[in-house]
Amino acid sequence: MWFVGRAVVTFRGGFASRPLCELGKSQFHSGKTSYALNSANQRIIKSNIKPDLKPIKSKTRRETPGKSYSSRNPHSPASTARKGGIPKDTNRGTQPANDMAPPSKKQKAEPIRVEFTEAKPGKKLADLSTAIFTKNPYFVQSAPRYTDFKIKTLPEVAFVGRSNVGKSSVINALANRNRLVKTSKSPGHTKLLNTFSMADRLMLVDMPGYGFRSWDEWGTMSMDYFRESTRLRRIFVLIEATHGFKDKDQDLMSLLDGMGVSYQVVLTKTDKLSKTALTQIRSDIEAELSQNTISCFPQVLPVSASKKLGVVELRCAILDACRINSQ
Ligand SMILES: Nc1nc2c(ncn2[C@@H]2O[C@H](COP(=O)(O)OP(=O)(O)OP(=O)(O)O)[C@@H](O)[C@H]2O)c(=O)[nH]1
Ligand SMILES: [Mg+2]
Repeated sequence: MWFVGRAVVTFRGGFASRPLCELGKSQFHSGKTSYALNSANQRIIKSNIKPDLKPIKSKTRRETPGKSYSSRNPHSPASTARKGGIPKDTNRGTQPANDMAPPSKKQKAEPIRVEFTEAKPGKKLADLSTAIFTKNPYFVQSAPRYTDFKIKTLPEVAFVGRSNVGKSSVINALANRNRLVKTSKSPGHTKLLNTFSMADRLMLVDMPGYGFRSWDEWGTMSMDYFRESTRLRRIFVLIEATHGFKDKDQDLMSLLDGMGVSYQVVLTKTDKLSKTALTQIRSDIEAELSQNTISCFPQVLPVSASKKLGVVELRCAILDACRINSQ
C-alpha cells in the first residue's frame, strides 16, 4: 500500500507487497515522505499519436478502496454534483473493494472514459478574467518552499512542466505584461517558487522546470506543496505542443493521480503548429488522457504566449479553479 496524505492507494500486480526501495526508477524523498512510481507495472498502449509524441504509458486501472477523493478532484462525485452532472462512476473510490459485487465480463471490458470538452467561456466571465488578471498583477516573492509564502489568504494555482516549456511566458501572457516574469531561452531559468498576485484575488505560482535540475531536487521542492497545501486549487501541467508528453510529464501525472490532486494540461507554443496539426495532436492527447489519468481536468487548453492565443480561456479556467465568478 502507498500512503499518500489521507489517501490509501493499493496497486494491483504485486506492487503492494514490494518494499519502497525496490520500486521503479521514479522515486524521491521529501522530508519524511517517500514518493515512488510503479513504472515497472506500466505498459505502453498502442495509439495513433504522431511519431514525435510519446503516448502516455497506460497505468493499470487502480481500485481505490477507501480512497478519499480530494475535493479538488474534478471527477469526484462531489465535484461532479457541484457542476450539476451525475457522476458516471460513483462507486469509484467510495466503497471498499470487498463490498463490491464482482464486475461482469461486460463491465470489465469497458474502459473508464472522460469526455473532454471545448473551453468556451461566456463574455461576462471573459471580461471578469481580463479585469482580474490585467488590472494589478504584481510579483510577491521567490520562495524555496510553499510554507515560506508571505500571502496565505488567496487561492493559488501552480504552473509546472519541463524546463523551457513556457511557464513564465504563459504567466506574462495571462497578466498581459512583457516582463512581469523573467523568461529565458536557456532552460532552468526559474529556480524557486515565484508567486504573483492577480489583483489580490488569486496567486499564480511559477515553478522551476523539471528535466534541468534533478528529479529528486525538483520533487523535494514541489511534492509537499502539491500534497499538503490547502490553498492550491489546481495544477496546470504545461506540455510543449510540438514535443508532446515526455517521461517526466507522465511520472508527474501519475503522482498527481495517486494523490488525487486536480490538474489540467495546457499545450504551449501552439503557434509553432498548423491549425490542422494542432487539432490532431490535441485530440490524440485528449484520448490518451481520458483513458489513462484519474485527476486530470477534462479540458486541454492550447495556448500561445507569443501570439496571445488561448489566453482568455486559460484565465477563465483559473477563475473556475479558484471559484471566482464575480467582481
Ligand atoms: N514560439 C513560441 N515561443 C515561446 C512561447 N512561449 C515561450 N516561448 C519561448 O520559450 C523559451 C522559454 O520560455 P520560458 O517562459 O522562460 O520557459 P519556462 O518554462 O519558464 O523555463 P524555465 O524557467 O527554464 O523552466 C523562451 O525563449 C520563450 O521566448 C510561445 O508561445 N511561442
Ligand atoms: Mg521560467
